[in-house]
Amino acid sequence: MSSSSKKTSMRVDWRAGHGILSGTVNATAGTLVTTSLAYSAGMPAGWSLAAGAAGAVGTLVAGLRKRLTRATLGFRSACWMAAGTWSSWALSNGGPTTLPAIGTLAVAGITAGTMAVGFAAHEETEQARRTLLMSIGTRRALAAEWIDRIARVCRVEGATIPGIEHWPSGMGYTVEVELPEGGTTRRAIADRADALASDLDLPHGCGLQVMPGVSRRRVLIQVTTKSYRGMELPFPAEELAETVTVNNPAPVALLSDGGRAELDMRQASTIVAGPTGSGKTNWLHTLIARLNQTNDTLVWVIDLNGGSLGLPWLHAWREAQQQGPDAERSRWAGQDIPVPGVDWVASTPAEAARMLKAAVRIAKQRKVTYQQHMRAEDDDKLPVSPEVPEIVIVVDEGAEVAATREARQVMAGISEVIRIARAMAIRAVVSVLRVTQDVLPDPMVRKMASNRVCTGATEDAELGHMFGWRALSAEDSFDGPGSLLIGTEGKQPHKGQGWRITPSVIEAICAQTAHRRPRLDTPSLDAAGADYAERWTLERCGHLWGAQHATAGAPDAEASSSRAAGGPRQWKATAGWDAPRSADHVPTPDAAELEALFQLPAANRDNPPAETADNSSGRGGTDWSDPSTWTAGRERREPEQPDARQAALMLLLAAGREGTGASAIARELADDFGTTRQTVVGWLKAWAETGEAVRIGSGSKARYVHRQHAPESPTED
Ligand SMILES: Nc1ncnc2c1ncn2[C@@H]1O[C@H](COP(=O)(O)OP(=O)(O)OP(=O)(O)O)[C@@H](O)[C@H]1O
Repeated sequence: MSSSSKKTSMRVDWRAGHGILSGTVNATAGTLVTTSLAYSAGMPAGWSLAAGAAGAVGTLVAGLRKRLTRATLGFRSACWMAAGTWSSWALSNGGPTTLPAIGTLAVAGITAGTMAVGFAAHEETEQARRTLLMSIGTRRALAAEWIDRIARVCRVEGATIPGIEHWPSGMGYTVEVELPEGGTTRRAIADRADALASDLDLPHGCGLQVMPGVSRRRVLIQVTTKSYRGMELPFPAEELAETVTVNNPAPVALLSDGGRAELDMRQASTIVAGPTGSGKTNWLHTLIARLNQTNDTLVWVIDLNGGSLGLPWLHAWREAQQQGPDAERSRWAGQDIPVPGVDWVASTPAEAARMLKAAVRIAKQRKVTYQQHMRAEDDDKLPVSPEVPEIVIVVDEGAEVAATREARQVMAGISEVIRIARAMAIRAVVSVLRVTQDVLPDPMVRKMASNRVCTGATEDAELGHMFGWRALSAEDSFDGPGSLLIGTEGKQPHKGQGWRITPSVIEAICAQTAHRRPRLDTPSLDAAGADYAERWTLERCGHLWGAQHATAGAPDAEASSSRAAGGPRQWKATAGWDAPRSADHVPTPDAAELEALFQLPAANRDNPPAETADNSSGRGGTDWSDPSTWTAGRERREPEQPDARQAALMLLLAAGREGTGASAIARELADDFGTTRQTVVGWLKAWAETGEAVRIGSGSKARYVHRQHAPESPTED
């Protein structure tokens, strides 16, 4: 134990109160010791009587200040007087240590201790009664004030206040109003909400909301008297230790009354709106964190602003895969983080188009495959589980791309996904700068995206557009970044505050929840095909880390020159959006190339090594198109195996027109050469690139045929 901790443990708190027993023993012992000292010093007996009287007066004064009851005051003063009297008697009758003196003191002490129990109980009851009366009195006064205010401001006479409840958070209170008979409606109060707030003279950032009560004539007025302005509520990452399901609503903000706002991510899509800097992106991160807490949700991100929403969710996973001295510096080096926190990131229009088309294919496939399952479950929506996970596509519009053609294309694509995939466990979360008629105009989509979050608005009309009939003004709703309105379409929204999440917390969450991320179910995998399976290849995602393969579409001269000059990416100028190159023509990068990028020192990342013939030999032995094979413990590289490679080629030839796959070849070679599947995948890809072999089919159905047996024009769907 350190010396400082020793000091701490020996510290005595002299202000500590006494219980009844210790108090009685202390008082009795104190009287005995003081009297003994006075006796040995030859003090006169009158001194003790005076000391007792002084003690009684002191107790009386202190007790009165504490507003103790008369009974307690009387008892405590009597104890002091009794002690003084005994002491004085003992001093004049042979001292305090004679048998009669000690006997009398013991009897007096026991009597006082016994009586103290009764007095303490009486005091407690009396104090509770006083508090209750006081709060009833305060509430009664507050209720009277409100009846008067409603009559003056809303011109509603005869309203009554059945209840007032102060919020445990201390941020305000709720008044329950019963409207008088005669046809007065809630609107009579709700329409005057601004006027009521002004009458109350609430501080800026505070306001009041009028909510429906238990019946037509009951109204709840929620008054916020303190605001969260300037407060930063750290995201409660420790809660993510518990695994949850997307079938239950996710907590997404803290309400002023101390409760939590929840959104049902299973049943509805979500729109989040707010101007730049209002905290949208932060809120989206907290939502992704909550989705990572589940074991039955995959998050796909579309962010045309350089993928900045998705990137923080990839760092921990990527750094856990890296090797070499540069990687060693990462706190995630060598950790077992098998998958990233988001399952697919699209940061270019072409990639977004691929993702959205894959989502539509998955929805159609699921509709066919799981029909029986839905019948068996008697459910008109696909039941979600870790085996058949929900896909949540999060789209961050971002100020930079809001008005571009690409952004509109993405919005149109997302509308289609929302419409087609609604019952097939694919949901969207769309972030927009402001809600106007032209955002998601499709009424069906508006209905499906019924979860609404607003982090800021410049006009009251925007709130009306978001939440329908409104009772809150934009001015009263937001007080700084993180404050938000949350609710569902057409319902009164709640005022709340989002948690603040930081990049380091996001990375820690990725590491904590990576092992509970589900895999896409096989029918969905098949439907998504190579577009999904090859989403982490260099060509497709390398640019997220600064590689020059910036788009999967062909960038035009303007975009290229701007990148070459170090300027921002001009996605607006990206060619090929209308006709994104099909996956068939996207050459799959070899493992060594991607590995080289991941191992590149930060300074060199913008200039990855040029592809060489040697690079394309696939000697890295890792199938980078299949992230499930990216594990932290795969540092050991297999040496070149010319014999094994030759044997694999023979097996490919022997497979004839039927062809074969990496797993089958690896099984054959395992005993003689110890060759792994990943190594064979590398060889097959290299042969496919040189034309030695032809790849047929995609996803789990992909197989390779030697060129001698290849059909005239292979179909690579
Ligand atoms: N819940 C919060 N609590 C406290 N501060 C917050 C919160 N959310 C956001 N902020 C602050 O506001 C800043 C802007 O937040 P954020 O980037 O999420 O806004 P945005 O609306 O997404 O802006 P943009 O459209 O530019 O991306 C953050 O850097 C942070 O300082």
